[in-house]
Amino acid sequence: MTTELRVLRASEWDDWFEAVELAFGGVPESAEERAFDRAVTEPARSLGVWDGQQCVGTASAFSFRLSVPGGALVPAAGVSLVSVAATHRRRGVLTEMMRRQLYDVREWGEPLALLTASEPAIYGRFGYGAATQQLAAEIDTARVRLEVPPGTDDVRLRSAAPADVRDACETVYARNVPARPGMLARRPHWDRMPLLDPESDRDGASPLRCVLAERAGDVVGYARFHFKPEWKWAGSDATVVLRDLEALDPAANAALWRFLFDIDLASKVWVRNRPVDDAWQHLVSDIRRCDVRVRDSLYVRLVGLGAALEARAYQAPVDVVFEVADAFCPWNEGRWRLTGDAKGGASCKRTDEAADLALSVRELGAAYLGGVSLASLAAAGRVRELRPGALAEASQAFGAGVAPWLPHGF
Ligand SMILES: CC(=O)SCCNC(=O)CCNC(=O)[C@H](O)C(C)(C)COP(=O)(O)OP(=O)(O)OC[C@H]1O[C@@H](n2cnc3c(N)ncnc32)[C@H](O)[C@@H]1OP(=O)(O)O
Repeated sequence: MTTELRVLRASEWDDWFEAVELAFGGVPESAEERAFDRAVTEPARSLGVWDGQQCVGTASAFSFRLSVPGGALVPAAGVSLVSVAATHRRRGVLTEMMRRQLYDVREWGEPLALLTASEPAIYGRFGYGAATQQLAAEIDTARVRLEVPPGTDDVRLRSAAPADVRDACETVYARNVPARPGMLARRPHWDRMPLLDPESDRDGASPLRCVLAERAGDVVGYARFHFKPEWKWAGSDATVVLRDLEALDPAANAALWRFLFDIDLASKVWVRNRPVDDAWQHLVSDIRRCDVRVRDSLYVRLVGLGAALEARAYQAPVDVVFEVADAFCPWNEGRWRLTGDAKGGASCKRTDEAADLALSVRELGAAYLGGVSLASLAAAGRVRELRPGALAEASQAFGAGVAPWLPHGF
């Protein structure tokens, strides 16, 4: 097999995107989604593998900025639209693209690469660690009550067409980004994504609806959701399907959840992607009847290890030397001394000093946003403590105080 890997030319986008669709099963995207994907593709940051005229491999890297512990927004390559044609699978095409892409990301000076995986087994070998989780729940609102905090009744709710209030919602979203690691600052075109609403994805539910939370005329939160009717002999058993919700304070948050719980004719709220520490869990009378589940979400890869570790803040003083294995990005291999604390920033430089902790770059990616503790990775045998006390020190420092969370796929 002779194939050529090259940077995507804008004129090749249709063939390239068709290869993506085929690898994902061949069901064409809606016109709305296709137009969005075309708008957000950055050809100069996308790769295609060609076998003659046929595109057999694809990979893209959106230019994102990721919120990290401490609130900094760090340049990151959002790896997506990765595919290899079924006719060319398991011959190393993905591996070739992943290697080239990580070299490119390094050239671009971006310390991080990020992705959400179609299957968790794929990306660990390339140094990506599962750094965030997403919470799903099916809440039995016929039986579960909400206990709301003072001030909730002062919040006014207003229904609006999602497109009409997009800018107000984006303002709320932008204010929340630095407060939660794992969120992405919006880039041009990406504010369209939360409003994508192809009928083919609704499974019988309503078009997207939006409710704003307001106080003294200011928008302090929003929820976007679908209503999925279901009529049974005994009456309605409809579901409210929450798409996204952001609030600037506890009362606004509670007012929005109370609204979702109280919609007439519905007896369930279905939640697919929320932070694992989401506050609604502390408002409900019966968490067991909320059927909470979690799964992996954002995978993080340190591409520029020193710059990545310097970009975040640390919850407690830390001074440790890591012995890092990174077969895929050899420039990260070796010993690094990390010093930092919550206030003064951090330094992460190469060193010859004795190592305190040994691990691979994948574990550093998993721990980077504070959602996975180094101690739990050590318990699994994936981090080795070489100096007594170093593990507890580093594990505490790497915490974030808030669960990292990616609000939407890419
Ligand atoms: C960020 C994103 O875009 S996620 C979307 C990923 N794309 C998809 O899921 C679409 C459907 N699948 C595909 O397109 C392809 O099968 C891919 C991209 C997952 C894999 O491409 P390939 O070219 O077959 O991978 P490649 O041959 O380089 O495999 C490298 C290694 O990963 C392993 N591997 C590849 N895919 C998988 C998988 N789905 N599950 C487990 N292991 C896998 C291979 O076995 C191989 O292991 P080895 O080195 O020990 O032999």
